[in-house]
Amino acid sequence: MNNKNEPFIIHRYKSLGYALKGMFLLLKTEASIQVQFSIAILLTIAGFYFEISSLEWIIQIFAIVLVMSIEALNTGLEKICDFVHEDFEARIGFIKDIAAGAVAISSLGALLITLILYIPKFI
Ligand SMILES: Nc1ncnc2c1ncn2[C@@H]1O[C@H](COP(=O)(O)OP(=O)(O)OP(=O)(O)O)[C@@H](O)[C@H]1O
Repeated sequence: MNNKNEPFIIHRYKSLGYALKGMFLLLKTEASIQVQFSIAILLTIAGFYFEISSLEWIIQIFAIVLVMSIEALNTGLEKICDFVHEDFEARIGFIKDIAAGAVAISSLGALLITLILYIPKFI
């Protein structure tokens, strides 16, 4: 638990620790993040193999980070939904569906970016 009276730098240091722990928890417990992380590794290998440019690296990294960040927020929202209302409730279903929709939008964008980046390498 953060103590609001502790020095700023200690407070920031602890917050960074919690955030790193969150990243580790996502990778350890969430199947969707594990799949996305595996795809990120494959894309990184592809990036080195095809010697993509600095701009292409930036775009690829941005796409990966966007999808995984939104997936992490979606996971957090799902956990809150399950915590506040475990039973079937249409409004919880709606919240979960639109949060999943955000993941779908970013994933579709990332797929298009991947196709635009790599299709020209094969033709
Ligand atoms: N409590 C609920 N009430 C109504 N509908 C729900 C509820 N929980 C889940 N749903 C419906 O089921 C869908 C899947 O929910 P769930 O929490 O299993 O998400 P998921 O993405 O499949 O989970 P995970 O990421 O753990 O695989 C939701 O998008 C929603 O349509």
